[in-house]
Amino acid sequence: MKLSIAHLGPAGTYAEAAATAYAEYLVKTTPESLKSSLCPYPSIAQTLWAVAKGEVHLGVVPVENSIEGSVSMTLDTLWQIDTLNIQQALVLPISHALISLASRQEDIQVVYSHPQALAQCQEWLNQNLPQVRQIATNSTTEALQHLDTERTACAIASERAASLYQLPIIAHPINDYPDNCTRFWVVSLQPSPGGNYTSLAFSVPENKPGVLVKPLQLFAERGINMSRIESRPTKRLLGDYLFFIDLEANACEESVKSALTELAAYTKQLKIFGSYSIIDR
Ligand SMILES: O=C(O)C(=O)Cc1ccccc1
Repeated sequence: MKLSIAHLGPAGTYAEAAATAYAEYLVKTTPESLKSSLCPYPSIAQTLWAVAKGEVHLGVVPVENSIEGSVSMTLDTLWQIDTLNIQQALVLPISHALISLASRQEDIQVVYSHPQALAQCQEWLNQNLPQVRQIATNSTTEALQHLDTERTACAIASERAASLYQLPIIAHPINDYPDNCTRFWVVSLQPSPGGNYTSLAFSVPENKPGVLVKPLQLFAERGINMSRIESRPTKRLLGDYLFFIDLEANACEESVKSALTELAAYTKQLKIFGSYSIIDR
């Protein structure tokens, strides 16, 4: 049997690199050396919906960057879909290159990339291409196939992407912080396998002082460490938020189970995305 893995495309994205790393991990760690095929999708939302609709077995999506923080599209879509479970987390180093067919850097008028990549190179762009218009794309590789007809444009993507599209690298690395890395989640409709991290999200019953105190206290009083908390607007009312939390704990542990049971009483909607482990590369 071959597994299909959805990721943000077209070919050469960081999400594809993460999906490839996960595919290699499956070959190494499954008794039957499970093989996979990669399936690119035009956006992060479409990647996640493809998994939810059963078009593919698994999906790999970026969730958090060490410089720019959470990838809102991933969090918002996961909340919306409701049926996906996290199987694994992967952390990948991210090193950006400036790619262009322009003969001289002075000729460049626009730079295309995923908003996270543009943000991760903000200082470099301010210093080196201050007059250049920045245009956000769905992925770092979306604009690469058009660069041969747009000689005054450049794109920010990986060195691997440049070689895949046979395009020249003008500068590398251009990310403002050298230790730039991104965490990806592997999701599917299967139950989570368990592991030392648990991710969940909830909405609160009313917007009043202290609504977050009780939920957070449940974890604190059991000695459960929270490794991330992120708020996202519910999109219904201004000032109304969802809270996304990562715990350094396994939902199979009794203390975590009881915290999650009690948490349901203090939240309006509670979604547990699962317990999983991290592959660090
Ligand atoms: O566009 C890509 O290549 C992605 O996979 C999204 C992304 C963008 C920037 C850093 C990490 C992931």
